[in-house]
Amino acid sequence: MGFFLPDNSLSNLERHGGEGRDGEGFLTREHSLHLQLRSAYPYIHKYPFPTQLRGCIAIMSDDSVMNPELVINHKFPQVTHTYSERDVALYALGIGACAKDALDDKELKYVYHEDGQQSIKVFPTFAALFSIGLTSQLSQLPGFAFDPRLLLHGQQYIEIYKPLPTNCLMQNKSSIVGLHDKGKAAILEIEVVSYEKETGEPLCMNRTTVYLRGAGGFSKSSQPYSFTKYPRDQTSSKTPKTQPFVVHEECTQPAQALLYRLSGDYNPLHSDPKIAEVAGFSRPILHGLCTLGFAVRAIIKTICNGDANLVKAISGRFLLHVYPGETLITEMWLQGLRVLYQTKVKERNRAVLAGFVDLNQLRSSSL
Ligand SMILES: CCCCCCC[C@@H](O)CC(=O)SCCNC(=O)CCNC(=O)[C@H](O)C(C)(C)COP(=O)(O)OP(=O)(O)OC[C@H]1O[C@@H](n2cnc3c(N)ncnc32)[C@H](O)[C@@H]1OP(=O)(O)O
Repeated sequence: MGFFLPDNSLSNLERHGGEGRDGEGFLTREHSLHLQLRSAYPYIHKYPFPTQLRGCIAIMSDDSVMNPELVINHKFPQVTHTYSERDVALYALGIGACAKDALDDKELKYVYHEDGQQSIKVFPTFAALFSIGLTSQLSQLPGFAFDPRLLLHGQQYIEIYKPLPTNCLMQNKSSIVGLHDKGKAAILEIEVVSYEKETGEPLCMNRTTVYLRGAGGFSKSSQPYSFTKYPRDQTSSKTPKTQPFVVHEECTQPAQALLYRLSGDYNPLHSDPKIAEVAGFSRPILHGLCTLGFAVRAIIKTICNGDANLVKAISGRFLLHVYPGETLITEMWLQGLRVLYQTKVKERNRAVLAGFVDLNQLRSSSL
């Protein structure tokens, strides 16, 4: 299992000659992980070894190597989750709602209820937060070895079964639905189905894919381990080569990640310059789900005429990191009731996110 060592641990290891039970040194293993990462990810030019690892090193010892069967058979306990109107409004601000125009008539309803409206509306991407609580459980998953600093969000798939209420007490059922050995990385897929606690009615489902750099190589390279409950291409889409139907451009704020984290994802990768550097970035990066929120908000604003209830399912693959303060350009294509989209960072002209949003119906007023 990957874990954080206390400050004095490195000297303890040195006292033991850095030896693991199989005769291979702990430090040698860490060193080889370091070399592996450097060759797979050249941008991790500053991955520190070994002195800067004091206080936050992930060690793979014999009793903590990846055991895929243990991982996929793990049963998460059911948990309750509650949120209020305040969480909903804070989330909307975190994904940039009303940032350009505080009185935006398509967005104000997601942060404030105007006269005659009983409660504020909820963006469908808010549902993704219901899976974030599992992050802390990942490091306790039996048989699961990874360095939390090298974790990246790979993909997110969300299905909405009914409009999300403004306040809710819900029950979350979580399970592991995929584990893949990609050599230089491991990919883990987790599904969370959320039910309204009082009625038992299903509200939404999240499938979260995490990409764990340096955690692969746990199976024979001739036959890499791969387990999935669903066909892999179910959530994938190809970005068309044709001219987009709509293009939406919007700046993120330099403090975007600091604001977004208050919605519940406190991963220091998004706020701590030292952790960001260890992870291979020049500074803290934006949460993938914040970028997804910006992209889906652009679709709701332009194609759904501001009506979030039209959204049925959302899929996104994170292709590259985004730095807070960068400008996001979201290109959209309509294919029946499916909106294909791609988000690029203007300053670097690189695609950072791609996927689709499925709608219940189209609003002629916005087309
Ligand atoms: C439980 C709740 C947990 C929630 C945790 C969320 C915590 C958050 O705080 C964390 C974050 O928000 S991190 C920020 C958002 N994410 C990112 O910035 C990642 C951007 N993507 C990348 O850098 C690369 O695509 C990268 C590095 C991901 C992959 O690049 P490469 O290593 O170059 O991959 P490549 O060689 O092209 O492909 C190897 C195999 O992996 C598959 N793959 C690639 N990108 C993937 C992705 N994004 N998601 C899923 N799978 C992916 C490829 O298909 C390939 O597999 P195969 O060989 O079978 O085709």
